[in-house]
Amino acid sequence: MKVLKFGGTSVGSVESIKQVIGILETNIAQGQRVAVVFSAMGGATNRLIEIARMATAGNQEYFELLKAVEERHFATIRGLINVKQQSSTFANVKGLFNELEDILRGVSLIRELTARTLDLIMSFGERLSTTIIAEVLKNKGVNAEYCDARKLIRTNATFGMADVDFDVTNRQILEHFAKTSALQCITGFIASTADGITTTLGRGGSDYTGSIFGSALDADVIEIWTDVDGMMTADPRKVPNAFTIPAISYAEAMELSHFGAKVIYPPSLQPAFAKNIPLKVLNTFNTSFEGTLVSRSANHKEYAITGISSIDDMALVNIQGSGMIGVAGISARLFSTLSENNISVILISQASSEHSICFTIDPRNAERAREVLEKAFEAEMQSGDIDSISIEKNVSIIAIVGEGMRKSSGVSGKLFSVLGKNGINIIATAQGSSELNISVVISKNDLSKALNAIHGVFFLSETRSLNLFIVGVGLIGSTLLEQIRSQSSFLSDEKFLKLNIAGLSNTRKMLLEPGGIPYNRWRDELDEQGVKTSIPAFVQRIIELNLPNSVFVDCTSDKDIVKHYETLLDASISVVTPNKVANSGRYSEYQRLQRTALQRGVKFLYETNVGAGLPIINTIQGLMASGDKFIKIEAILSGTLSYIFNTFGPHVSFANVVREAKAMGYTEPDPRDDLSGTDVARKILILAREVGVPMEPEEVKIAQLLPDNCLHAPTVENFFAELESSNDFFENLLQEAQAQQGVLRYIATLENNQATVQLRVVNAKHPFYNLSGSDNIVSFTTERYKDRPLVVKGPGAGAEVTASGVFADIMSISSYLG
Ligand SMILES: NC(=O)c1ccc[n+]([C@@H]2O[C@H](COP(=O)([O-])OP(=O)(O)OC[C@H]3O[C@@H](n4cnc5c(N)ncnc54)[C@H](O)[C@@H]3O)[C@@H](O)[C@H]2O)c1
Ligand SMILES: N[C@@H](CCO)C(=O)O
Ligand code: NA
Repeated sequence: MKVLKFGGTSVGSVESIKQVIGILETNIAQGQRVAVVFSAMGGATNRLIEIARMATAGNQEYFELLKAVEERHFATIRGLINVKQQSSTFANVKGLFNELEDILRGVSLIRELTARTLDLIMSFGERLSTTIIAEVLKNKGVNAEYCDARKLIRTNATFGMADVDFDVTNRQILEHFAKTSALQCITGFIASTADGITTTLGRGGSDYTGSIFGSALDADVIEIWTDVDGMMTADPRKVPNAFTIPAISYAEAMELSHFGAKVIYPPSLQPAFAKNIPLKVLNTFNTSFEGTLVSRSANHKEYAITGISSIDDMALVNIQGSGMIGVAGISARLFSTLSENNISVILISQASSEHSICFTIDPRNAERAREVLEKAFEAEMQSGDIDSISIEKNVSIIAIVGEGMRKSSGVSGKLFSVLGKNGINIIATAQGSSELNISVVISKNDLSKALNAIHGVFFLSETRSLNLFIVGVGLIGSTLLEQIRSQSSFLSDEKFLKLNIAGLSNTRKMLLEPGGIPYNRWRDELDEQGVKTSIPAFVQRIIELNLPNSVFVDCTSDKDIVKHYETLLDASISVVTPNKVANSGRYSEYQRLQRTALQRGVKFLYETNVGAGLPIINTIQGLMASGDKFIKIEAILSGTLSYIFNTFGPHVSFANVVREAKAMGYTEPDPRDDLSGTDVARKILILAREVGVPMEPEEVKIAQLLPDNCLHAPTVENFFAELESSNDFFENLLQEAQAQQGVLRYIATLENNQATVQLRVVNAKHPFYNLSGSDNIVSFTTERYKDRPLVVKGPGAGAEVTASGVFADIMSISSYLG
């Protein structure tokens, strides 16, 4: 025996009822004995309640609405039963509507709607849908029978949510089924008292009906047919990556359902659970899908948790005071006061200091809760033992649920850490000793971000997203986008990571697209859909979007953009940048950014500030963290100047070599920054700060390489003209070097807290002699690397190596986020 239950959407239209009939016919064809429970047509119960309320209020328009409900049912009959055989069904259904009309007329006359009458009115929903479907089945030659559950399910007289008397009910069901072999079409949701008064089983009660029949009949399985693909790991409307849970235990299903996963009505699991009858949640509109199996064992071993659920709107009440410490009975009084006032408490948390107790309730009860508590604790509040009762609205609860938590450590650590890394403040938390559920209370504003971030870390085989906001799509920015594009399938296949381009901006236009700007048409998309660039507005929007795992990537050399880093970091958004401006301004600014990132638990990464993709900053940070001390840094830090001195010779003009360096993508957006030594000075300054010297920019001593006329050229064009006219000057430098059998090297040094940058001639014995192309070289002398320095050498400028350094920083944020 199998008991099937079809929900409101499944019986909500002619088309969906055809699906239902198909499912039933398949079962019958397989020789399966089945009983089937139906809900009212989707939306009908709410409509009936509305009509009843209107009638009670004397609003005669209820009649129109009633006629519309009637017409909907008639249309269903016309759509499903052929004309010749419709009349008896019409007669039955019309009879039910006449009865309902009489009741409503009575209600509108006496202007009173009792819970008992409302139950009777609501019962028509299931009686109507079930009558029609039973007739449709008979019409198709199925030996089917309408079964009014009011004759079989016995309850007490708690209208609206009656308690089932299982002894009587089970007996009546068994007796009934012994008498008949016809397919029983059972009305869900409704029952009756010993006196035959109609009752209902509470919202979602049709599931309960299914479970009651299934357990009475010792069914092999109870199938709950609904309009979604089973129970999902999270609400798919909030978490697009949610997926169906193939198997779940009764206890887990219960926990998830309590917390808003509306797929199964929690009490309905109880009878099935008691008899260990498996329950299957299936989709009427996707019959081939496996759905979710609810049984005693959750053989869903892949993940540490089974699902995540949430309640969007909660109010958090906090009651605190020093007089509460060690005083027995405060919480007893607190919760009995709430219970006497019918205020249901969802989550409770008390710190072991006993200084405060907080709990969450429905926000609609918040003010009433305050009133009754202030009254109950009036004396304590007057004496100062309790200081205050505060209520915080706009909070949400998220619960992670799973039997797997019992066996694995680190689940709560993972939960708290992902929330922390996304800058989500946990206001309160609770874990039951069953270890089946860990709940956190957070601000409602963070709900979607939190759900997605939590889902991402716990369900690892699913693709996680890093949301990138990239400003500046010049050489480095566009190369980065290309590298991301060409690596995207590897990242999603092997690392389950999607780098989502959630925002882009150039100097003209900006575009925010939380769903992701396509990699291969970002240029067109930015051009066509972008709006006029405003960096403050861009930053503001990023913060408002509040997406999980957000990273701001600045690929400009702009001075104004860096002013927003602190705001971004403060909003728990990581920053990655090759732009050196932020780190080479005032020391206090550099320090503030470092501190903010640390406080907010996000990353501020700028490996490409020095030596492009070469691991220079990371090397220093590693040595510093492990306690090494820096004695001296000597370095060639300009890819541009390195290229120039490696290429300049008797047969090429100096200006042309600079032009080549620019064309190769080595120079700064303004090449004067390279030639004037500014770029190198910024880099040695940054290195000084990284090794712990609080240096200011003006303290770096720069020995000028350029003659004055070049140095003071007002425009880039003008600059090249001056370089042309100064060719002899550079020729002379070269000849002097050659006379000493050396080469020209622009060397930065940091020693004894002093930074200098100067042009030097080095001979073949010097480690900096053999360089080619845009090579940088950095030699670190430290306490541990004293006799022979640690040397990092390689191309230190250019689009590919710089973009890949930025990319590596982005990837390290992704691993940090887990
Ligand atoms: N080229 C290299 O080898 C290299 C190496 C390391 C670091 N960097 C750094 O990378 C950054 C970018 O260098 P690049 O070579 O790509 O320069 P680029 O001139 O090609 O690109 C910079 C882009 O930023 C845009 N931009 C400037 N201000 C902007 C604003 N306010 N809003 C939006 N867009 C803006 C510009 O229009 C330009 O397209 C610089 O800070 C540079 O110092 C470059
Ligand atoms: N313009 C810089 C780019 C790398 O920071 C250089 O030439 O070294
Ligand atoms: Na680097």
